[in-house]
Amino acid sequence: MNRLTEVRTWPLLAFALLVGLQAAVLATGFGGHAVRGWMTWLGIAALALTVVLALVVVSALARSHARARRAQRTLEEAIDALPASVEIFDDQDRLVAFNRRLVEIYPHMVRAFQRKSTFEELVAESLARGGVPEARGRETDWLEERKRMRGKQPAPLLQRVHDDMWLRIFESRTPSGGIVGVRMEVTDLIHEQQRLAASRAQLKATIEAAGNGILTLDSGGHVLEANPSCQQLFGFSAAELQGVHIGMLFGLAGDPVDPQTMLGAPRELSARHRSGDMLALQVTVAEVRTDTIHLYVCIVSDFTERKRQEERLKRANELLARQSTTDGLTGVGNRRLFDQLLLQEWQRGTRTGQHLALVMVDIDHFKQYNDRYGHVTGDDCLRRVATLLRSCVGRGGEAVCRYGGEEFAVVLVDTDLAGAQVVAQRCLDSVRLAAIEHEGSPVRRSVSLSIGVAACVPTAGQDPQKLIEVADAALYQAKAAGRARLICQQIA
Ligand SMILES: Nc1nc2c(ncn2[C@@H]2O[C@H](COP(=O)(O)OP(=O)(O)OP(=O)(O)O)[C@@H](O)[C@H]2O)c(=O)[nH]1
Repeated sequence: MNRLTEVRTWPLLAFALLVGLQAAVLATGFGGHAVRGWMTWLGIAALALTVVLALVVVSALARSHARARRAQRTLEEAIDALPASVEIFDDQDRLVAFNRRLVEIYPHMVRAFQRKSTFEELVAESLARGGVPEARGRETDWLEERKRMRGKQPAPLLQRVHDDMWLRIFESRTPSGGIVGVRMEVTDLIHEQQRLAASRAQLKATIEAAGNGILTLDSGGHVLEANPSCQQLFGFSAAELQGVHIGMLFGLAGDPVDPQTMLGAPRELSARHRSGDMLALQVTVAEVRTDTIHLYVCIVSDFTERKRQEERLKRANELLARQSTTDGLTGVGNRRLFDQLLLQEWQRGTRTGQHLALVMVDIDHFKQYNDRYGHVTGDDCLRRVATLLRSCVGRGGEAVCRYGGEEFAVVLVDTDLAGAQVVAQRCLDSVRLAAIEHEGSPVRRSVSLSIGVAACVPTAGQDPQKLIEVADAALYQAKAAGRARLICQQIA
């Protein structure tokens, strides 16, 4: 800190000596010889006393001034040690004191500081050296504006100097009309703010460009912000979405939607577009919690189209699977389904110990039928018989399959021979009652069936083929016995 004043003690000492001397002269100038003698001694004593007193006073003053100088030096050192610069201008706006930090900030200005230049002179010199980047190219206007606002700024000034140093400048008026300025370097803070602003801008750009919808929710689940993808997804503008509770967007199932309970793994939720169209969405919620902030970020992926395609594909696959196991002419199961069904139920029977029965059905004299009515009517007859058989078999008739030509097979699960016989008889009766004309049949004038029935409890060592063989043999016997009948055969 540069010195403001210097205490001088020699005038006091001179004054004391003069007073003593005058007293002596006065004492010798008045009175008689004797008096003069006494007065001379008295004057000399007074002078001595004055000198002693003066010395005491001067010494006390010197000590006091020494203390004051020490205090001032301590103060100056403390101000010099401050991390901020301090500058003191008098009422003429001349720089009368400053600390070391000011010189460190403006090393090239040290001579101007020592000259006790005015604020205007100092700023003009700094501008001339290009020390204030924001003023470059408009130095005069900038200086005028700076002078106009000198000491009147409602808030501290933020100023960039030397291209990469940022200062926060505080200016206050003193009661005597001067100005005290304090400059704090805030370069690190500004750089941090700039980094923060850059990363915020980057995040904002990412969110805005994201293909997924991104919603920011407050701690209560109300929308704070929605990105453009969200607007496209729901058909509502960001302003319309603002403040809306998340439950209004996703709560279609009627369940209360709370972001806290949605944290973690993605969830599949339904929603409705503004147009009323249903949306299939995958929603992931993450929580942001600091000392002062509590919000949720909600990422929404639209898989409505994918789900539609999946459903179309599923239906197509189901159709394909049905077609691959369905007889194209009659609509009942085909031979492949029969083989699968028999094996599957056989294996299940080996585990459960339940009976499994097989009913083999053959239309009598179907060759004659074709010969008489033609193949198209023959096909029609096959369809009618298949429909009648299905109606006779419980459980939706899924177990009726076309075994080949005019032959059908019915797999009856958990059914013993007696139960299978009931079903077989129902088939015979059903076709008889349908009275499908068959003029060429030697049996009767309508279509009839021959049926062979076999049943057993499947065992692991046996082959389901055995059941087919026995049922087929029974069918053969029924044919041999005159047709239009059923024969049952239990397998041991
Ligand atoms: N219309 C039509 N006829 C078929 C079809 N599949 C097989 N057939 C006919 O069914 C007839 C079966 O004749 P056969 O095996 O001799 O038996 P059947 O005449 O019924 O005599 P039995 O079985 O001994 O009573 C053949 O004439 C085949 O052409 C079909 O899909 N449509």
